[in-house]
Amino acid sequence: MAKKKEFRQAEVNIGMVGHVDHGKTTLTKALTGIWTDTHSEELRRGITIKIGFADAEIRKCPKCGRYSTSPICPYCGAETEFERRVSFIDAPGHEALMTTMLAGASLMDGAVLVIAANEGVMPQTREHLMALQIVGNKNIVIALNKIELVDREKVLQRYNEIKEFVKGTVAENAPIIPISALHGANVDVLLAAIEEFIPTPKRDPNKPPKMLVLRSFDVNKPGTPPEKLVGGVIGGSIVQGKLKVGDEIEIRPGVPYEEHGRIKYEPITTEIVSLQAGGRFVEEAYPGGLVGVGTKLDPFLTKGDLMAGNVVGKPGKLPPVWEDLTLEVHLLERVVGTAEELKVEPIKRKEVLLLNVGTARTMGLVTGLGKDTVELKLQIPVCAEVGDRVAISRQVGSRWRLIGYGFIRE
Ligand SMILES: Nc1nc2c(ncn2[C@@H]2O[C@H](COP(=O)(O)OP(=O)(O)OP(=O)(O)O)[C@@H](O)[C@H]2O)c(=O)[nH]1
Repeated sequence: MAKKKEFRQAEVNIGMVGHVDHGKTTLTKALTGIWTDTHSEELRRGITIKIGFADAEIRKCPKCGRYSTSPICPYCGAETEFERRVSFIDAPGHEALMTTMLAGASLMDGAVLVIAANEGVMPQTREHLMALQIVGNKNIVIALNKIELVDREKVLQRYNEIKEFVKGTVAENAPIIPISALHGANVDVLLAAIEEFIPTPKRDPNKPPKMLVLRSFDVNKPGTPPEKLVGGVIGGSIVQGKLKVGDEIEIRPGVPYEEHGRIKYEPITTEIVSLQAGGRFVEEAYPGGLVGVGTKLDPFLTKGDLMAGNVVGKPGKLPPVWEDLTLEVHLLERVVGTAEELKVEPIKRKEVLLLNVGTARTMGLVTGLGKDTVELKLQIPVCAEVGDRVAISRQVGSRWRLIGYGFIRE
């Protein structure tokens, strides 16, 4: 009789980041068998527009020692052994989708920086590496993709260019693995590097639960699966603690309402009716991968990603909600992501900046400036801890560009 497979939730989130078209989605498919860009618009345009999750088991062959995500070793045919279950987060590479990438980056425990060998280091390669640095991500593996398009000398040249590019950054010691995602070449070596350089973070199981919301939807909309997730559904990644069916949860900053012509936000509490992790219904969910939470909320509140950027946790145990922020600011020397790297001018009073805090994004009007600090009035309040990192972007030409980061001050 066939053994019933035990379900395991992914335990670590590994980002796929890098310049547009360098092969993030193709590599995710090569590793997991899953195409993450199944949204109709993306298929039409051929670019990733939303964050996609694809889970897989990393397995090792006891006979030949090579890694794969298959129960049977593709190299020698032996039965492979389970190492761990991981969730790949495919981030968009297009420069216009940088804030989406930043929301995804806040959920990544580590990342594969994909660089196509025919193009080399491009503006969004820089921007994504900077984004990883800004959100505090230090576990990086570099995949030098599309190597079959270039000759051996070019691969060596790219290797040296990348070594130069990562000098002094968080990726300084990242391994550089030449691969072809399209032909599945060397993906076993890439998996071995992921196992070595992107560990599962140590988590304190006694911490209260905290989930960052990336999307939300209305299950009553035709075609929105699955039927068992009832009511308003919110999706995101748990960053600490665990959630259980039946738990009472609080969602902050909550839902907008109007008072004396001003938009205010009200935290809401509800109950978890169903939970999905890794595409399965579960009773409990933990950090790692995309978690879907079916709640008793009116689906009107959750439709069309209305809840994205919120934080979910135990009532009374969530971080504070900020309408005004004081940030200890660190500006970059140069604007990254543009073709020519412009100098970052100091922040000015009354300018409007785009802020990413976890999966939340908001605009902040600069109301005060200190020596290394800036005070901002937020358009949408954010739920965050003192000390949390905030990515700061400024409008340069027609695009928002990363100009630095800050830490939330008391
Ligand atoms: N020759 C070759 N082409 C590849 C390889 N990997 C990906 N491609 C092609 O490169 C193009 C872009 O690949 P994607 O995987 O969509 O790139 P992406 O980085 O996910 O793009 P965005 O998510 O939109 O930023 C597609 O036409 C792929 O078939 C490779 O190893 N070799």
